[in-house]
Amino acid sequence: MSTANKQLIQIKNFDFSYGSHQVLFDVNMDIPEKEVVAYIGPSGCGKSTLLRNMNRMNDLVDGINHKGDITINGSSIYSKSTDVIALRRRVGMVFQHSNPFPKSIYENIVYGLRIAGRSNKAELDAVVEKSLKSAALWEEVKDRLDANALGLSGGQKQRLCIARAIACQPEIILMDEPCSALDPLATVKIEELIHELKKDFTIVIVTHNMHQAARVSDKTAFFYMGKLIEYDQTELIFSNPSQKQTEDYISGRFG
Ligand SMILES: Nc1ncnc2c1ncn2[C@@H]1O[C@H](COP(=O)(O)OP(=O)(O)OP(=O)(O)O)[C@@H](O)[C@H]1O
Repeated sequence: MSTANKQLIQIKNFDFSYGSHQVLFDVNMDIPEKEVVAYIGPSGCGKSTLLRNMNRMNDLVDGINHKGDITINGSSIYSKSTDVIALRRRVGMVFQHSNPFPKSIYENIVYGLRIAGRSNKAELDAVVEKSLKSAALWEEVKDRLDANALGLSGGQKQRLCIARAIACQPEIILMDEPCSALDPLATVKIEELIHELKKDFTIVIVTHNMHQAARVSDKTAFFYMGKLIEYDQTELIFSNPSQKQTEDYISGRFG
Protein backbone atom coordinates (compact mmCIF):
# COMPACT_ATOMS: atom_id res chain seq x y z
CA MET A 1 0.00 0.00 0.00
CA SER A 2 1.38 3.39 -0.98
CA THR A 3 0.25 4.93 2.32
CA ALA A 4 2.87 2.79 4.08
CA ASN A 5 5.71 4.66 2.35
CA LYS A 6 7.91 6.60 4.73
CA GLN A 7 7.63 10.39 4.86
CA LEU A 8 10.62 11.63 2.85
CA ILE A 9 9.96 15.37 2.95
CA GLN A 10 8.50 17.21 5.93
CA ILE A 11 7.41 20.83 5.69
CA LYS A 12 6.94 22.29 9.15
CA ASN A 13 5.25 25.57 10.11
CA PHE A 14 6.67 27.08 6.96
CA ASP A 15 6.25 30.82 6.30
CA PHE A 16 7.89 32.54 3.36
CA SER A 17 8.18 36.19 2.24
CA TYR A 18 9.60 38.09 -0.70
CA GLY A 19 10.71 41.24 1.14
CA SER A 20 7.67 42.45 3.08
CA HIS A 21 5.25 40.38 0.95
CA GLN A 22 4.41 37.19 2.82
CA VAL A 23 3.26 34.52 0.36
CA LEU A 24 3.22 31.30 2.45
CA PHE A 25 1.60 30.97 5.87
CA ASP A 26 2.29 28.15 8.32
CA VAL A 27 2.41 25.33 5.76
CA ASN A 28 2.66 21.83 7.24
CA MET A 29 2.93 18.81 4.98
CA ASP A 30 4.55 15.38 4.87
CA ILE A 31 5.42 13.94 1.47
CA PRO A 32 5.81 10.17 1.24
CA GLU A 33 8.67 8.54 -0.60
CA LYS A 34 8.00 7.33 -4.15
CA GLU A 35 4.64 8.94 -4.47
CA VAL A 36 3.43 11.78 -6.66
CA VAL A 37 2.07 14.85 -4.89
CA ALA A 38 0.22 17.52 -6.90
CA TYR A 39 0.03 21.16 -5.82
CA ILE A 40 -3.10 22.89 -7.08
CA GLY A 41 -4.68 26.29 -6.43
CA PRO A 42 -5.39 29.62 -8.10
CA SER A 43 -2.63 31.69 -9.66
CA GLY A 44 -0.43 33.44 -7.11
CA CYS A 45 -1.35 31.19 -4.15
CA GLY A 46 2.30 30.21 -3.61
CA LYS A 47 2.57 26.75 -5.21
CA SER A 48 5.73 27.49 -7.20
CA THR A 49 7.26 29.37 -4.29
CA LEU A 50 6.87 26.33 -2.05
CA LEU A 51 8.22 24.04 -4.79
CA ARG A 52 11.24 26.27 -5.34
CA ASN A 53 11.96 26.26 -1.61
CA MET A 54 12.28 22.49 -1.62
CA ASN A 55 15.66 22.69 -3.36
CA ARG A 56 16.40 26.24 -2.23
CA MET A 57 16.07 27.70 -5.71
CA ASN A 58 14.56 30.78 -4.04
CA ASP A 59 17.95 31.49 -2.46
CA LEU A 60 18.72 33.18 -5.77
CA VAL A 61 16.10 35.89 -5.06
CA ASP A 62 17.11 38.97 -3.00
CA GLY A 63 15.32 39.85 0.23
CA ILE A 64 13.65 36.51 0.93
CA ASN A 65 12.79 35.28 4.42
CA HIS A 66 11.47 32.04 5.79
CA LYS A 67 10.37 30.64 9.13
CA GLY A 68 9.80 27.00 10.01
CA ASP A 69 11.66 24.20 8.29
CA ILE A 70 11.79 21.72 5.43
CA THR A 71 13.50 18.41 6.10
CA ILE A 72 14.48 15.61 3.74
CA ASN A 73 15.13 12.27 5.39
CA GLY A 74 15.00 14.10 8.72
CA SER A 75 17.74 16.65 7.90
CA SER A 76 16.95 20.33 7.53
CA ILE A 77 17.70 21.72 4.08
CA TYR A 78 18.40 25.02 5.82
CA SER A 79 21.04 23.68 8.21
CA LYS A 80 24.44 25.38 8.06
CA SER A 81 26.01 22.13 6.88
CA THR A 82 23.72 21.82 3.83
CA ASP A 83 25.67 21.87 0.56
CA VAL A 84 23.14 23.66 -1.67
CA ILE A 85 24.65 22.34 -4.92
CA ALA A 86 24.45 18.77 -3.59
CA LEU A 87 20.87 19.47 -2.42
CA ARG A 88 19.89 20.54 -5.95
CA ARG A 89 21.40 17.33 -7.28
CA ARG A 90 19.25 15.32 -4.83
CA VAL A 91 16.22 17.42 -5.56
CA GLY A 92 16.07 17.91 -9.33
CA MET A 93 13.78 20.34 -11.06
CA VAL A 94 11.89 20.50 -14.34
CA PHE A 95 10.36 23.80 -15.38
CA GLN A 96 7.27 24.96 -17.25
CA HIS A 97 9.25 25.80 -20.36
CA SER A 98 11.80 23.15 -21.22
CA ASN A 99 15.25 24.66 -21.10
CA PRO A 100 17.78 22.43 -22.83
CA PHE A 101 21.25 23.91 -23.23
CA PRO A 102 22.26 24.77 -26.82
CA LYS A 103 24.42 21.66 -26.91
CA SER A 104 24.07 18.10 -28.15
CA ILE A 105 21.53 15.74 -26.64
CA TYR A 106 24.44 13.78 -25.12
CA GLU A 107 26.09 16.85 -23.58
CA ASN A 108 22.80 18.00 -22.08
CA ILE A 109 22.46 14.73 -20.19
CA VAL A 110 26.06 14.58 -18.91
CA TYR A 111 26.24 18.30 -18.05
CA GLY A 112 25.80 17.83 -14.30
CA LEU A 113 28.22 14.90 -14.24
CA ARG A 114 30.90 16.85 -16.09
CA ILE A 115 30.51 19.70 -13.58
CA ALA A 116 30.99 17.12 -10.83
CA GLY A 117 34.29 16.15 -12.53
CA ARG A 118 33.18 12.84 -14.04
CA SER A 119 34.76 12.20 -17.44
CA ASN A 120 34.98 8.43 -17.94
CA LYS A 121 33.41 7.90 -21.38
CA ALA A 122 32.02 4.44 -20.68
CA GLU A 123 30.39 5.74 -17.48
CA LEU A 124 28.94 8.80 -19.21
CA ASP A 125 27.66 6.67 -22.12
CA ALA A 126 25.91 4.36 -19.66
CA VAL A 127 24.32 7.28 -17.81
CA VAL A 128 23.10 8.80 -21.09
CA GLU A 129 21.44 5.55 -22.17
CA LYS A 130 19.91 4.83 -18.76
CA SER A 131 18.61 8.39 -18.27
CA LEU A 132 17.12 8.62 -21.76
CA LYS A 133 15.49 5.22 -21.33
CA SER A 134 14.04 6.29 -17.98
CA ALA A 135 12.66 9.42 -19.63
CA ALA A 136 11.14 7.36 -22.48
CA LEU A 137 13.25 9.20 -25.05
CA TRP A 138 15.99 6.72 -25.92
CA GLU A 139 14.28 5.08 -28.89
CA GLU A 140 13.57 8.47 -30.47
CA VAL A 141 17.10 9.89 -30.15
CA LYS A 142 19.57 7.00 -29.84
CA ASP A 143 20.80 7.49 -33.42
CA ARG A 144 21.35 11.24 -33.07
CA LEU A 145 22.88 11.82 -29.66
CA ASP A 146 25.27 14.35 -31.20
CA ALA A 147 22.44 16.44 -32.68
CA ASN A 148 21.65 19.80 -31.09
CA ALA A 149 18.98 19.42 -28.40
CA LEU A 150 17.29 22.60 -29.60
CA GLY A 151 16.15 20.67 -32.70
CA LEU A 152 13.90 18.36 -30.66
CA SER A 153 10.13 18.84 -30.47
CA GLY A 154 8.63 20.56 -27.42
CA GLY A 155 7.62 17.28 -25.79
CA GLN A 156 11.00 15.70 -26.54
CA LYS A 157 12.78 18.74 -25.07
CA GLN A 158 10.77 18.39 -21.88
CA ARG A 159 11.59 14.66 -21.67
CA LEU A 160 15.25 15.57 -22.29
CA CYS A 161 15.09 17.95 -19.31
CA ILE A 162 13.62 15.14 -17.22
CA ALA A 163 16.45 12.84 -18.43
CA ARG A 164 18.99 15.55 -17.53
CA ALA A 165 17.54 15.73 -14.02
CA ILE A 166 17.53 11.92 -13.72
CA ALA A 167 21.22 11.72 -14.77
CA CYS A 168 22.18 13.36 -11.47
CA GLN A 169 20.45 10.49 -9.62
CA PRO A 170 18.06 12.65 -7.60
CA GLU A 171 15.75 11.26 -4.93
CA ILE A 172 13.13 13.88 -5.63
CA ILE A 173 11.99 15.53 -8.86
CA LEU A 174 10.11 18.83 -8.68
CA MET A 175 8.00 19.66 -11.73
CA ASP A 176 6.59 23.15 -12.18
CA GLU A 177 3.73 22.93 -14.69
CA PRO A 178 5.80 20.62 -16.92
CA CYS A 179 3.06 20.16 -19.53
CA SER A 180 1.61 23.64 -19.78
CA ALA A 181 3.50 24.40 -23.01
CA LEU A 182 2.86 20.98 -24.58
CA ASP A 183 0.20 19.61 -26.92
CA PRO A 184 -2.19 16.89 -25.65
CA LEU A 185 -0.17 14.00 -27.11
CA ALA A 186 3.12 15.20 -25.60
CA THR A 187 1.23 15.77 -22.32
CA VAL A 188 0.01 12.16 -22.27
CA LYS A 189 3.60 10.97 -22.75
CA ILE A 190 4.83 13.03 -19.81
CA GLU A 191 1.94 11.81 -17.64
CA GLU A 192 2.75 8.17 -18.53
CA LEU A 193 6.37 8.91 -17.76
CA ILE A 194 5.46 10.29 -14.31
CA HIS A 195 3.72 6.97 -13.56
CA GLU A 196 6.92 5.10 -14.44
CA LEU A 197 9.22 7.51 -12.63
CA LYS A 198 7.49 7.15 -9.28
CA LYS A 199 8.91 3.62 -9.02
CA ASP A 200 12.27 5.30 -8.45
CA PHE A 201 11.61 8.88 -7.46
CA THR A 202 9.42 11.05 -5.27
CA ILE A 203 7.70 13.63 -7.44
CA VAL A 204 6.04 16.94 -6.58
CA ILE A 205 4.19 18.56 -9.46
CA VAL A 206 2.53 21.96 -9.72
CA THR A 207 -0.34 21.89 -12.17
CA HIS A 208 -3.26 24.08 -13.19
CA ASN A 209 -4.88 21.12 -14.89
CA MET A 210 -7.30 19.42 -12.49
CA HIS A 211 -7.59 16.36 -14.71
CA GLN A 212 -3.85 16.03 -14.75
CA ALA A 213 -3.63 16.26 -10.95
CA ALA A 214 -6.34 13.59 -10.69
CA ARG A 215 -4.60 11.33 -13.25
CA VAL A 216 -1.00 11.50 -12.08
CA SER A 217 -0.93 12.09 -8.34
CA ASP A 218 -1.38 9.95 -5.24
CA LYS A 219 -1.93 12.95 -3.00
CA THR A 220 -3.13 16.45 -3.77
CA ALA A 221 -2.56 19.69 -1.87
CA PHE A 222 -4.90 22.61 -2.42
CA PHE A 223 -3.48 26.07 -1.66
CA TYR A 224 -5.36 29.33 -1.41
CA MET A 225 -3.75 32.71 -0.71
CA GLY A 226 -0.57 31.16 0.66
CA LYS A 227 -2.31 28.70 2.97
CA LEU A 228 -2.54 24.96 2.62
CA ILE A 229 -6.28 24.48 2.77
CA GLU A 230 -6.47 20.73 2.30
CA TYR A 231 -4.04 17.87 1.66
CA ASP A 232 -5.18 14.32 1.21
CA GLN A 233 -5.36 11.30 -1.06
CA THR A 234 -6.11 12.57 -4.56
CA GLU A 235 -9.16 10.34 -4.88
CA LEU A 236 -10.66 11.90 -1.78
CA ILE A 237 -9.81 15.49 -2.74
CA PHE A 238 -11.58 15.06 -6.06
CA SER A 239 -14.55 13.00 -4.85
CA ASN A 240 -15.25 14.25 -1.37
CA PRO A 241 -13.10 17.21 -0.24
CA SER A 242 -13.58 18.24 3.36
CA GLN A 243 -13.23 22.01 2.72
CA LYS A 244 -15.74 24.09 0.81
CA GLN A 245 -12.95 26.16 -0.80
CA THR A 246 -11.41 22.99 -2.22
CA GLU A 247 -14.74 21.88 -3.61
CA ASP A 248 -15.39 25.31 -5.15
CA TYR A 249 -11.96 25.31 -6.79
CA ILE A 250 -12.04 21.81 -8.25
CA SER A 251 -15.55 22.29 -9.51
CA GLY A 252 -14.45 25.49 -11.31
CA ARG A 253 -16.52 27.87 -9.17
CA PHE A 254 -13.49 30.13 -8.65
CA GLY A 255 -9.87 30.59 -9.71
N1 LIG B 1 10.78 36.31 -7.39
C1 LIG B 1 9.73 36.89 -6.83
N2 LIG B 1 9.85 38.10 -6.25
C2 LIG B 1 8.79 38.71 -5.66
N3 LIG B 1 7.55 38.16 -5.58
C3 LIG B 1 7.38 36.97 -6.14
C4 LIG B 1 8.44 36.27 -6.79
N4 LIG B 1 7.95 35.08 -7.26
C5 LIG B 1 6.66 35.05 -6.92
N5 LIG B 1 6.31 36.17 -6.25
C6 LIG B 1 4.97 36.48 -5.71
O1 LIG B 1 4.63 35.48 -4.77
C7 LIG B 1 3.25 35.14 -4.86
C8 LIG B 1 3.12 33.64 -5.12
O2 LIG B 1 3.66 33.35 -6.41
P1 LIG B 1 3.87 31.86 -6.93
O3 LIG B 1 4.50 31.96 -8.28
O4 LIG B 1 4.54 31.07 -5.90
O5 LIG B 1 2.36 31.39 -7.05
P2 LIG B 1 1.73 30.20 -7.89
O6 LIG B 1 0.61 29.67 -7.07
O7 LIG B 1 2.79 29.25 -8.30
O8 LIG B 1 1.18 30.98 -9.15
P3 LIG B 1 0.99 30.48 -10.66
O9 LIG B 1 0.03 29.34 -10.60
O10 LIG B 1 0.45 31.69 -11.37
O11 LIG B 1 2.36 30.08 -11.16
C9 LIG B 1 2.68 36.00 -5.99
O12 LIG B 1 2.07 37.12 -5.40
C10 LIG B 1 3.89 36.42 -6.79
O13 LIG B 1 3.71 37.66 -7.40
